[in-house]
Amino acid sequence: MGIMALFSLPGTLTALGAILAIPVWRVVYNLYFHPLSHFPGSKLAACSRLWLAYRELVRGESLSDLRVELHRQYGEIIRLAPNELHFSNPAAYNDIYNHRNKWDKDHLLYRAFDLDMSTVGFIHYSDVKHRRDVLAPFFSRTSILQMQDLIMERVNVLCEALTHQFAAGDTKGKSSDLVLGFHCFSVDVIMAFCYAKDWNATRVPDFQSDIVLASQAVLPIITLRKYSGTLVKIMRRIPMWFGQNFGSPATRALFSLRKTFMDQIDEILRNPASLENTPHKIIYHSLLDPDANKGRPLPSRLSLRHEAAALLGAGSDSTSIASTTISYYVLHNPEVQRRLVNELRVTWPVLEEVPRYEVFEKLPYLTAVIKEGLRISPAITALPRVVPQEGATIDGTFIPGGTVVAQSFTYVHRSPIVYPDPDAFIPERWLGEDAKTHEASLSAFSKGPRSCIGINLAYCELYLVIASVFRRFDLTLDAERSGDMTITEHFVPVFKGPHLHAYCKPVSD
Ligand code: HEM
Repeated sequence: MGIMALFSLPGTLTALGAILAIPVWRVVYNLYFHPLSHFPGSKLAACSRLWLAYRELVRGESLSDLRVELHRQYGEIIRLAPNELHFSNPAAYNDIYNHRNKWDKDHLLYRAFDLDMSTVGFIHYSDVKHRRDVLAPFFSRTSILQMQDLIMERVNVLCEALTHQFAAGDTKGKSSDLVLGFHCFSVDVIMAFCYAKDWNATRVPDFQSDIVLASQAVLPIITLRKYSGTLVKIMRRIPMWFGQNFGSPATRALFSLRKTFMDQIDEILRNPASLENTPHKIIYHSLLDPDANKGRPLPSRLSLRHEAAALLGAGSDSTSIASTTISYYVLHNPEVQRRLVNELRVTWPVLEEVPRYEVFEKLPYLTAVIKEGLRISPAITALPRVVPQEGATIDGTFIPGGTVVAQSFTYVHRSPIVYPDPDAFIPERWLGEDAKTHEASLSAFSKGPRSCIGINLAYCELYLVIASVFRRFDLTLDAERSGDMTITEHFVPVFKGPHLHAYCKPVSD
């Protein structure tokens, strides 16, 4: 007897109708009855998030390019998904990201990291406020100034590696992959600064560090997980032994990193006195300090693991992208490079006598180069926030409560109204009369209560590494091995073409 004989035709049709009715009603509701139904945008985008998933995952489009295309087609406020709006007028930025708005992060994006109990992953301001307060002294300017030698040691290792790589070539020298070099450097800094671990990614030949390659390889999976909470849950259940033994090289690297974090956390939880043996304060001194936690329960083992992974992720990709971008534009603008090197040589005349960070940060041209680099850097994705129940006015338009809203800082940084000639790399704009206004609009670290907690560390790294690389080496672009700065977006920007390569010839004086 065939299986169909078990079912009557009317019964089957009724069942099918019932199954289809819910999604069909959902689409009709989204198109005609949803509070956002009058906002412009693609009708398919309004129907379901599946359309966005199709564009990103199947067609492989970068969300940042797609947003630009949709704004061109539909105007300054677009409906990007049934419940999500995106804004292109730079005036909208301060309406969304400011200190008054304690708005939730959108869980559909942030769940993709599976780090729900970390500073990056907490959805509600009330949860993150406490964690940020606990970590604030650790990332304060005072703490960074005290720890700058530790960062400088990692700069020195990077410079040694660049020297060796150059020496490995023929008369012209061998060029170095600066994308990987800066990424290895920033991983080494976070591992040392936050966990007192000598990770030595920078010492791996040609910067082929497994953890750096893995963290770049894993980014498309974040994009995939944005669209499937189930996938996040399934991946969470992969046992450590399985990932470490049977995964791809990238998976294995990420699982061993997780094990490194877990082993350290377990050791500290088992024996809190072991914290007295670290060479300097690490994040667990703050996270497990009852006074800093002001009587609230201390973070759980899982929360500590989430925080460890979140800080490494947040603190390494971003800084290396900024360092790469700055170097790219300096190498493509010989006059900028000349002015920068001249300023560095005057302040740092004897190579062995390296100035302190406090000296570098006062250098006007170096500062202008770094600020201009942060301005022109490709952005982390448009950071989605949820409008509170009472609704809000953004860019002069009332937005109903519960709507997910976002704007990429690129729309501020590349606006000709805010920064004239925005696509050109012009450090001089930070030295003129408009410097203060430019400063107020600089949003690379985001604004408001969820802005970057690592800003002091980031600036210290950028000043030390850019000053050192451009002072200690005569840098020239390896045009044959380098691409341009086009990116695809996987939460953070990922450079699409060949990596930036430069010949780093050591200078003798
Ligand atoms: C040039 C370097 C950096 C840039 C451009 C940058 C940028 C940003 C941006 C735009 C955000 C907001 C993200 C969001 O809303 O989801 C953010 C958040 C964050 N950043 Fe950074 N960052 C940099 C370096 C660092 C460093 C070195 C650390 C230290 C570990 C760090 C730790 C964090 C953390 C923990 C958050 C989450 C804050 C929260 O959600 O409350 N960042 N960063």
